[in-house]
Amino acid sequence: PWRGIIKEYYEFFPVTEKTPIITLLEGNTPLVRVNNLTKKLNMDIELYLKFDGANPTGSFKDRGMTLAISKAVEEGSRAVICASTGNTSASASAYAARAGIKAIVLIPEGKIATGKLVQAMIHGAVVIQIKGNFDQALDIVRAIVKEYPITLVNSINPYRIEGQKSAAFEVCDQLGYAPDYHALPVGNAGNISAYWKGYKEYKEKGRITTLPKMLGFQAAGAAPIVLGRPVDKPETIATAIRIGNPASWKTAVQARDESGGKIDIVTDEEILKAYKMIASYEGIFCEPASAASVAGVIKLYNQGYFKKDSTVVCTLTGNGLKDPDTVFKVADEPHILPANLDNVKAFMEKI
Ligand SMILES: Cc1ncc(COP(=O)(O)O)c(/C=C/C(=O)C(=O)O)c1O
Repeated sequence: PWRGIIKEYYEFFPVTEKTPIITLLEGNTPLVRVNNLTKKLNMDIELYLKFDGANPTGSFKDRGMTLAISKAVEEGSRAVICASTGNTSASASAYAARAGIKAIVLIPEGKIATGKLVQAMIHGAVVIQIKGNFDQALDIVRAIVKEYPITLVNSINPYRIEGQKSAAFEVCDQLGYAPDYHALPVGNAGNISAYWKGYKEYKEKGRITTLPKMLGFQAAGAAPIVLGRPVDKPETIATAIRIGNPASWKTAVQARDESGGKIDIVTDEEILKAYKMIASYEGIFCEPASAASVAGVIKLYNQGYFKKDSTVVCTLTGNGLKDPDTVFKVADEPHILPANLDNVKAFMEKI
């Protein structure tokens, strides 16, 4: 049975027998072949979805958190802290609870999906809502860890990137080879950096013989890397990537350039369209930010970017259940009918 990513990819991680393994058996998430969406859109590529919303706390953050929290405990830490748009704080809260240490999370007031907020609350974290955005919260957390003996677990913490590499390993193990392209949303830019590191390490070890081109996608209203400058007031319905000054900017640009890939933008409209199609055509419910990967691939496909029959993997970074409110903005309302057979039959006739 699956033992969690540290045990499964032990040789790739900075751990020793002295490292306690704090795990919720994260990883081993589905890599699902897209059938209907590519047919409906006449896309002649082999498209796969890496559904990382199937992780224990519902996002890819668990991959980095298992290692960051394990290493924090090894170093004798009694408390961890992070700024978050929601998934990092949800994951840090769960893994800290698992480890029996304290979590303090700073999240942007009013701009966090409900599911993510309740996770931090129920796991017993100290939840602080900052009257500002993620970037301001991250600046505060960076200052705090300079003065207090608390471990920072944002993706500035190298162990987060190390753990997140595991997704690239899994994609290669599941496909049997590396894809031609790997697409994913870009917010604080840790994940695109981690995937590229993972693919390169897998190639170094001879597990794969080719490397994918990395394709990162930012929301049009929160696209500092694409614009080439920080965005002061980032805005997007995809609140997970509502970030104006990514902490891993440099390594994300390195991943783009070394791989010969791209970092591009997608509008909220393109994101929501993809968000609905992934759920209604393929049966996978991801959160809005995650759909930026598929929205970006559709955009590039329509620009003739992909060679015919290319293998393209899109990471769906978070579970749609995190952000139920957004569904009401995009899906048809349920029909309310009296509890009698004739009314329902009459209604069925009209479907
Ligand atoms: C669903 C989802 N999709 C994509 C991203 C972007 O990944 P990065 O580019 O590695 O930041 C995030 C990021 C969330 C946080 O940054 C946080 O939780 O603080 C996310 O939750």
